[in-house]
Amino acid sequence: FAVMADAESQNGENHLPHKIYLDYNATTPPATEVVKAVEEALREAWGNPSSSYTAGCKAKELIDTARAHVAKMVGGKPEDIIFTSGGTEANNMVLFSTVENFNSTSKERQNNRVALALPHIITSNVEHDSVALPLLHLQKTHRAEITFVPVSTVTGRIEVEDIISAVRPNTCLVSIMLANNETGVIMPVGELSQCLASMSKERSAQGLPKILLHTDAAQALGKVEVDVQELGVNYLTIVGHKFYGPRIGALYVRGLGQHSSLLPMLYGGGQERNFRPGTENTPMIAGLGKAAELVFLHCAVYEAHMRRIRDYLEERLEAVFEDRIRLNSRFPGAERLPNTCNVSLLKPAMLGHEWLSHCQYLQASIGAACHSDRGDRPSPVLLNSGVPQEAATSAVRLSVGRETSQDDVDLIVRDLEQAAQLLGVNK
Ligand SMILES: Cc1ncc(COP(=O)(O)O)c(C=O)c1O
Ligand SMILES: O=C(O)CC[SeH]
Repeated sequence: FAVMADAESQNGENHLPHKIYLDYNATTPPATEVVKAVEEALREAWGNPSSSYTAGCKAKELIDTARAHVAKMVGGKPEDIIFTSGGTEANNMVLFSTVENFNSTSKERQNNRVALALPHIITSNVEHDSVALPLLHLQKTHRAEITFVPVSTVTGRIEVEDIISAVRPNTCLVSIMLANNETGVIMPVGELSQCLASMSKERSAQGLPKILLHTDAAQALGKVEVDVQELGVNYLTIVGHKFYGPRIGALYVRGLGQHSSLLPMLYGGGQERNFRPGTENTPMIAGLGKAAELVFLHCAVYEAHMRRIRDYLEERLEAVFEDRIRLNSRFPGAERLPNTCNVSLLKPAMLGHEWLSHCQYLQASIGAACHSDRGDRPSPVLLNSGVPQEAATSAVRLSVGRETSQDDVDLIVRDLEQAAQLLGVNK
């Protein structure tokens, strides 16, 4: 336990154990450069970006620069980027806009004698709540038909053929996350967009609606390369606080307003070309732009480092716990994020939060932060992904970051071992 003693001494006088944060899928700290960009914008670009004098022009200039960086990060055009308050707003915007647009174009379809009552949206059964819950609401209020397609319980991945089998005449949107926040599994969004594109000509000839594609890229950005041209999506959700940026988001819309429709959820002063009005949050937008610039410049380095550290973590867990653990993120045939490790201690079996609560240094989670009030109930995302009930009940999610080190891993593996021993004795 020399590693742990050293950790305590590192804190000098107070001898309180320093903490090791391994919950980067929940949120990330703002990068130093991001903090600097936000501070500068607060000080020097406080003007209203719509004002024509210097203070306003400075703010507008920062916003335009940030928009260009965000666009570059995802391989899109600046004019296809809309800033939002975060990922939840961006996801809701796509879903509610789709339903409203379907209804506003229903007259055209009736002229073509194709009367389709309600819009149909297809998604998976492992989406983040900011996609799943709006869709459940639209279903419950009879404003849309929703199909929640189960992911494969072997690969943890959505299978393209299962999405295509769910298509109906009134299908107008498919929303599939790019990577899952709990398992780290990467979804075949690019393959899916190719299949949907191959259906569009025939559907158009029948007077049926185009099927647009949305992906929630919150967990993928900053960890793996994200390119909207390769993905072929119409909409892509961007969440700043997942890639060392501020708590603000953005929505990529291919051919905004022309190729891909977008109707506003808010009405007001005309900002963001009326798609998302409200005086712009210049400092946060400047911070988001800086975070996006860092991802564009360094994502490959971030990915390689996180993969090396996560693989070392899993190697150490297996070496120390041997057959007492189950690594839940290893799905055969599925690609996964480089930073995510989901692990269960099965011998002795114990609840994930119990294991964590007996750790001195480790700060992690048993699943999505927004589900932290679920108590002892296993994650539905893990269960839906095919993780056995006992493993899902005792699961801990460890997600490494850009600066997580091998020393951090050595310390937290020791920490997890001593927690398991403590619990094993107390059992
Ligand atoms: C996959 C995913 N989508 C959407 C969100 C929501 O983003 P925000 O917290 O900015 O609303 C999060 C994280 O919170 C997330 O992990
Ligand atoms: O913790 C996560 O998975 C994202 C926030 Se709900």
